[in-house]
Amino acid sequence: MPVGVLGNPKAEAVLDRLHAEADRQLAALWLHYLPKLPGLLLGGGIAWDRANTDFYRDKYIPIDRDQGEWLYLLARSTHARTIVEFGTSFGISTIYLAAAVQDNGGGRVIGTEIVPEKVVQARKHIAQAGLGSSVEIREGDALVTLQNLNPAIDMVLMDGWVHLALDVLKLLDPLIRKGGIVVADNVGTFKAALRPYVEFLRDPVNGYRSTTLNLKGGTEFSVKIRP
Ligand SMILES: C[S@@+](CC[C@H](N)C(=O)[O-])C[C@H]1O[C@@H](n2cnc3c(N)ncnc32)[C@H](O)[C@@H]1O
Repeated sequence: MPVGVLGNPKAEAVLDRLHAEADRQLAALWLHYLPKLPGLLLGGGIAWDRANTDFYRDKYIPIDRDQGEWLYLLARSTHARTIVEFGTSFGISTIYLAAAVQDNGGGRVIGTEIVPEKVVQARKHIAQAGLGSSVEIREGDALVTLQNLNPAIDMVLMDGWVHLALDVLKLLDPLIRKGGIVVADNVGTFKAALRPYVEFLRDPVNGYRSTTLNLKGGTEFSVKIRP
């Protein structure tokens, strides 16, 4: 009998439901992005527009299933026990990461989300997946909520508003262990807004090696190579 990548039917059932709910929002997202499509097709990506924040308040905008399964396997292969997530939304990515932490023998995913209603829903979904004891969701602005973390961070998922990615990385950088991993979603879609983030990771003085993977059109995968 085949099993899912997570080998966790309870978590996978919740993920199936949440991904389906997210998929139902795709038409609204496409309509929203339609005027920005020429920039995307010309390779420049979609410009980040802070005024859009209200539109996204009830939107899942999650990582894709293949990204989630890859993140789960990545966390398993590196025995990640401490994972930090910028941008929890309704908890989809958190569930993939927490399943890995639990299967690695225990630890913690520290997620952060600025929209209070999303925090309530994310906690509910994570509990339904049976992963509540491996997750702490911090409500508020990541630049504040992620200030008092302890080293060493094994893995980071950057999936909050893109114009903050570099600031969040600089906040977490001193706590990320040598060999630690940083993954950022959307570097293809929001190319210009994430350029400073990618440039920071590609500059050898900052101590990372980094490449863009063709997952969801551009997922930045970075490894810290110095303590
Ligand atoms: C793309 S969604 C995250 C999707 C989630 N990682 C998943 O795969 O299900 C980005 C989320 O980041 C949150 N966010 C944006 N700015 C934030 C900030 N400064 N601090 C914390 N969360 C923030 C948004 O409210 C939104 O829910």
